[in-house]
Amino acid sequence: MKQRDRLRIAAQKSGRLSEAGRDLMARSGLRFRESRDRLFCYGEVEPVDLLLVRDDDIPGLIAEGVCDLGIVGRNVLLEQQLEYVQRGEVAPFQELRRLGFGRCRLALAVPSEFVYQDPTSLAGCRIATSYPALLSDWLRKQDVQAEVVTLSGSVEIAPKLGKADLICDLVSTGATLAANQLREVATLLESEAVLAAPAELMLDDRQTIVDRLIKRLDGVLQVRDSKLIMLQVDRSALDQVIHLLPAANAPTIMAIDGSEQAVALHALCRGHFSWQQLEDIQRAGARGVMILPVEQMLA
Ligand SMILES: Nc1ncnc2c1ncn2[C@@H]1O[C@H](COP(=O)(O)OP(=O)(O)OP(=O)(O)O)[C@@H](O)[C@H]1O
Ligand SMILES: O=P(O)(O)OC[C@H]1O[C@H](OP(=O)(O)OP(=O)(O)O)[C@H](O)[C@@H]1O
Ligand SMILES: [Mg+2]
Repeated sequence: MKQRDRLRIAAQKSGRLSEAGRDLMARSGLRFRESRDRLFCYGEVEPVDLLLVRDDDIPGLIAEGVCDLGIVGRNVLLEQQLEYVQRGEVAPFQELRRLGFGRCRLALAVPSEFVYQDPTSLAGCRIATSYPALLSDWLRKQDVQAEVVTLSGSVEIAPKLGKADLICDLVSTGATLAANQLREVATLLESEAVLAAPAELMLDDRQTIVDRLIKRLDGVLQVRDSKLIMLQVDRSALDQVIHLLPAANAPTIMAIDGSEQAVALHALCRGHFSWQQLEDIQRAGARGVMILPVEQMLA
């Protein structure tokens, strides 16, 4: 692989993963000199540049060594990984981190008149999809013989056009399926945006940059759903209040000047606090309860 001293990240130019991907990179301290219609954005703070491309091209760019990291849907990454596997090769890229946005699922959906009981109901059927490798792999594992009809888009319309008996496509809200009178019957894959990287370590300075970026990214991902709770409570009620904190890391308990029985508590909690939870915490004896967003964190 060519030696380079700057890292290149590939991200979707415009689409469902663009905005959240940009936000994640900004939170990880990356700034780019960019213009929306340009493909290459120069990194201003770190030696990290950005390539804006079609999402389908991202695994290939990593495979060719043109890019060192990519933000792409697991559905796209796995589909292209399976293409290698089905040729008897090992994919030169891998999923490094799940990123928690772009959540959707790859699912089978049938027209209302289709009688589906289990995967064997699909024997001999034609299934339209943009994910032929993922679908064939699933069918093989279910030991079902069916015909895979590959379409690059508008898959939901295929049954109406007589091109297929059912479909296998991405679903999020289910609105597109409902609009096409299709019923979801099986999930093949739960997907979200992921950070993709080469399967092998890089042999130059880029690996050091990747390692540093991953640490930052982990910090961002960790605090994204976290809140800091601060409160005061008498020692006698402390255990009960701690018990009510949602997924708290070991809380910090501090003495309060001039008070024998009251202590201050700080704790990092995962997830969202409902009003009900806060009222329960107050009822258990907590005073001056404050919930603060967490901006950054280094473990
Ligand atoms: N309805 C959805 N809800 C949430 N995430 C989705 C949905 N549909 C797709 N995704 C995720 O977002 C990714 C990008 O979807 P998008 O529709 O922007 O791709 P595209 O049309 O192939 O774009 P490109 O022009 O880059 O090829 C998908 O691969 C998938 O991981
Ligand atoms: O369950 P839903 O929330 O309705 O989402 C599912 C739809 O979203 C995606 O298409 P998209 O809207 O990106 O259009 P495209 O496939 O034409 O790009 C996907 O291919 C489905 O058609
Ligand atoms: Mg695409």
